[in-house]
Amino acid sequence: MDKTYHKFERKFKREIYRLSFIIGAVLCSIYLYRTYMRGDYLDATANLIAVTFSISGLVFLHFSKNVGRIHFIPAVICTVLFIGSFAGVPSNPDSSNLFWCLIFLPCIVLTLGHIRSVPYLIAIQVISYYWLFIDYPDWMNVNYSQHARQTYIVSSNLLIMMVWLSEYMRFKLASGLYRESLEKSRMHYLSNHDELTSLYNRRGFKEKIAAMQSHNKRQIDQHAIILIDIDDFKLVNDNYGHRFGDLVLKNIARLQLATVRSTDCVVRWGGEEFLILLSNIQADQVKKIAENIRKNIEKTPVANNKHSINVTVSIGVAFSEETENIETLIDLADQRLYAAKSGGKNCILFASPLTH
Ligand SMILES: Nc1nc2c(ncn2[C@@H]2O[C@H](COP(=O)(O)OP(=O)(O)OP(=O)(O)O)[C@@H](O)[C@H]2O)c(=O)[nH]1
Repeated sequence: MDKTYHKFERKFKREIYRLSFIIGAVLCSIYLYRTYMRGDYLDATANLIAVTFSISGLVFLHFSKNVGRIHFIPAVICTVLFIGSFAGVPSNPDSSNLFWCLIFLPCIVLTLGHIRSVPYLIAIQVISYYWLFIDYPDWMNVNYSQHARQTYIVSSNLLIMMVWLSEYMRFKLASGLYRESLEKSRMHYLSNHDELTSLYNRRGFKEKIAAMQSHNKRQIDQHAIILIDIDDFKLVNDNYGHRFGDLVLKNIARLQLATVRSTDCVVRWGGEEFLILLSNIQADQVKKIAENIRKNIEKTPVANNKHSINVTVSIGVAFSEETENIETLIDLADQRLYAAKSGGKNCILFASPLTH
C-alpha cells in the first residue's frame, strides 16, 4: 500500500505504544508498591522489571524517529511481561495474576496489527495452556484452581477474538477512508494543475484567488500580475518538434518557480503563456522579479541530446495600485504584454504605452 499510508499507520502505532507503556508503567508501579509493602520481594522484583521495561520503552519511543523499526519491541516487552505475570508469580492465592496477563493480549494485537499478531497470539496461547496444566515444582507452590483455569481460557480467547476483530476492522476502515481522501485530493490536484508543467491552471488560479480573498476578507494585499509569453514559440515547435517544445515549456515553468517566492502563484495561463500573481509586495521588488525571470530564461539553454537552444520571453506587468479588480489587472498586464511583443519582444512593459 501507499507509503504515506504506512506513515499514517506508524503514527497510529506510535500512539498505541506510548499508551501501552504508560498504562504498563502506572499499573506495575502500583503493584510494585503494594508487593514491596507486603514484603513479597519476588513479586516486587518482577514488578520492578516491568516498570523498568515500560519506562525504557517510553524513553526509546521518545528518541526513535522511525517507529517502523521498533515494531516488535513493544510486543516483545508485552510478551515478557505476560510471561512474567503468568509464570513468575503463580503463587498468588487467588490466581489474580492470570487475569493481569489479559492486559497484554490487546497490547500485542494493537502494536503488531491484525496480521503480525497472529503467530504471537498462537505462541502465547500455546505457552499459557502449557503453563496452566503443567506440574509445577513444589517450591513454586502453584495452585491454579479449576475454576481459574477455565475462566482464563474462556476470557483470554474471547478477548483475543474481540480485539483482533476490532483491529482488523479499524485497519480496513482506516485504509478505505485514507484511499478515498487520497483519491479526492488527487482529483482536486489534477483539476487545478496543468499536467505538463504541474503549475496551477486557470481553475486552480481562480480557486487560489477566492481563497486569498476570503482569507483577507475580499481584498488581497498589495499585489501585481506578471504575464509572460514565449517569443516565437511556434518556430520552436516547427524546427525542433512538439516534444522539444514541451521541454521548453517545462523548463520555463521551472525557472519561474525558482525565481519567485514560495507564496507566489505561478499559473500556466494558456499554451505558451504564463501568469504570476505576486502578493504582499512592493512595485520595485516586482520589477526585480520580472527582470530576473526574463534574464534567467534568456541565459538558460534548453537542451536534449539533439538540440540546445535559448528562448526569450516578453512580459507585461500590472500593479494593484492601478486597479483593485483582478480581471482588469490581468487585462492591463495583457495589453502590456501585447505591446512588448509589438515593440520587439524579449522585453518587459511595466506601464501602458502612451497612445496618440
Ligand atoms: N509543444 C507545445 N506547443 C504548444 C503547446 N500549447 C501551445 N503550443 C504551441 O504554441 C504556439 C503558439 O504560437 P503563436 O501563438 O503563433 O505564438 P508565437 O509563435 O510564440 O509567436 P509570438 O507570440 O508572436 O512570439 C503554437 O504553435 C502552439 O501549437 C503545448 O502544450 N506544447
